[in-house]
Amino acid sequence: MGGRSRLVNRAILRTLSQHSSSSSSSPSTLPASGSGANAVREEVKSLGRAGGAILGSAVDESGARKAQWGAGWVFAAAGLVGMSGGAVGSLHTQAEEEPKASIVPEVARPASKPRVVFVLGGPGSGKGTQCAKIVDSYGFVHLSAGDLLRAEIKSGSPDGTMIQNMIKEGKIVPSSVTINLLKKAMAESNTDKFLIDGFPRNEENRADFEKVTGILPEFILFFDCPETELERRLLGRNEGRVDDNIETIRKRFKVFIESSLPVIDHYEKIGKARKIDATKSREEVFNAIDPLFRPFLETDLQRATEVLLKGIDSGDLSTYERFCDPGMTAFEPEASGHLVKGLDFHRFYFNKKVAGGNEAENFRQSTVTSPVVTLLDSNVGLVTYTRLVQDRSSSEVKAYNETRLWQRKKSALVVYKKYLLLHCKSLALDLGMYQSVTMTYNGGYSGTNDWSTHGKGNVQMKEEEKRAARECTQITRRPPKVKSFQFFVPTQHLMGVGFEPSEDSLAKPTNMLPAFRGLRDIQLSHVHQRNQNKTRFWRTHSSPTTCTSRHLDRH
Ligand SMILES: Nc1ncnc2c1ncn2[C@@H]1O[C@H](COP(=O)(O)OP(=O)(O)OP(=O)(O)O)[C@@H](O)[C@H]1O
Ligand SMILES: O=c1ccn([C@@H]2O[C@H](COP(=O)(O)O)[C@@H](O)[C@H]2O)c(=O)[nH]1
Repeated sequence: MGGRSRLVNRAILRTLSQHSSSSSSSPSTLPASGSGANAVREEVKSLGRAGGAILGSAVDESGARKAQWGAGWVFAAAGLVGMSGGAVGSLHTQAEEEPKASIVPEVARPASKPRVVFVLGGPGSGKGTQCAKIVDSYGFVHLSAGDLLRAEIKSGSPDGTMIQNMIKEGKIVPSSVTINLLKKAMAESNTDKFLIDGFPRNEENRADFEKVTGILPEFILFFDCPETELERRLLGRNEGRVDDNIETIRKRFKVFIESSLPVIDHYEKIGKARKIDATKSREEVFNAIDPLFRPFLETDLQRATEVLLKGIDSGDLSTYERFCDPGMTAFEPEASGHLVKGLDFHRFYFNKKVAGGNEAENFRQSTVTSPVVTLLDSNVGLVTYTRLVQDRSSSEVKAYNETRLWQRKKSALVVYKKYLLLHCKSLALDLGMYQSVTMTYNGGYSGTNDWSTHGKGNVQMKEEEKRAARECTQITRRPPKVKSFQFFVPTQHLMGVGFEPSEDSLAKPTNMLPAFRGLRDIQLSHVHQRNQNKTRFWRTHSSPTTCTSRHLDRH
């Protein structure tokens, strides 16, 4: 890897370790117990590590929050509907450079087991180069075993001379030394997502790491590249490394073939190796890697949503404010379908403690069911789910369909939220219902499946439609040039983003699709809905300023 980015990486690690202890301000409001709010803050902290990509600041001893890293995914809270004023800009904009320290949650140790990806390949195959890109896009912490060893030499450690000699000879340093360095770096870091680059280099490394840490990698990346190309790259690297000379390079190749390839074979056998053609350009290599990391992001977004809900349940306004953009827009059931902008409306509920109520009376608990995460592009993710809310003060369980749109920014979290109260007490979601949605970026929509022509009147769902409904969201079509794609969304999820199939919404132009209205470049062109008993078709058109729906047919 380029020495410069490695230095940056080490600087980040140092910063993280300096700020790993945190303190929190007291919750501003208490609809629930104070202990609940404390529990949320603990989870926010743990998310900071568990989803370190998402939460990007630390709180120092004095309680002053510090903006901290330049790397990784951090999501911005921004009201997309209110975005026309330019608060957020296009979905495709890059993340902001500077975090807004005031709204970023603190970070601390994670509750969850680290998720590790080993990055392997011959010397010079581009491991470090790609790790820097993955860090940028997915918020992993990059730990290069070679860098850690070189830093150990510089630190004047008693092992320094031994390590120096091994590196000069292209030999593999004893496992105990490297594993200790890795463990220390992981413990000092503020995330649970690690790219471990250039390790394990032999079977002993692999077995000992598993034994000592109990960690198995999620998968390994194997950068496949012929020696001629590796040699060309290493001789042109110019980073002043003692081992970038032809003699040591050849020794390293030999060690790689004899000792490291068997490790890759091992992971291949257990289905964990992801082979990448490393001869391609840097961009092409990254494009091949990119999809492998998206699931991490989906997990992080789901976790972030869950922590946010805990914050809401326990009345932890400070957590809520850190996650939400001050200009956030929402459709709240309490606002009778009207759009509310900003946080004031929401703050009110944090103060709504039951008068004289005890802890039990103020306790609420949310359970997220059927979560679906859809990454609209590398900066925007949609989390849809049904939220079951239990309240000790009544026997009712309420069900809400919620959608939260998260945008990647370097300040904080949630962009947009919308939910619709479905039922009280008994929950009767019809999972057989589904909708086909075409989203079009930058206008330019052209043709898609039109359920009103081939599905009309037919109450039997095709097998593939049922599967699409079950799997919730499937992107089925994404032409390479027209930025338009179609996906199926079960009604329950689409309702969450503003589609309300009520009589009212049929009768007049409605605010049906406000979620998309604010997305400057997205128009929702068609919405069709059908279930097994009734078939309903609506054609819906939204533009940045208008939104109408027309009932086409109904059985
Ligand atoms: N896809 C690529 N095409 C051409 N050159 C590349 C590519 N990827 C990386 N390089 C260049 O090749 C050299 C080696 O890359 P890099 O340092 O990332 O490899 P590495 O696998 O981390 O090496 P090592 O194992 O020795 O640390 C660097 O000068 C880098 O800029
Ligand atoms: O796990 C490891 C990683 C590295 N080494 C030694 O360091 C050099 C350089 O490693 P790079 O990954 O190319 O930076 C390598 O040739 C080994 O001598 C190691 O022993 N164990």
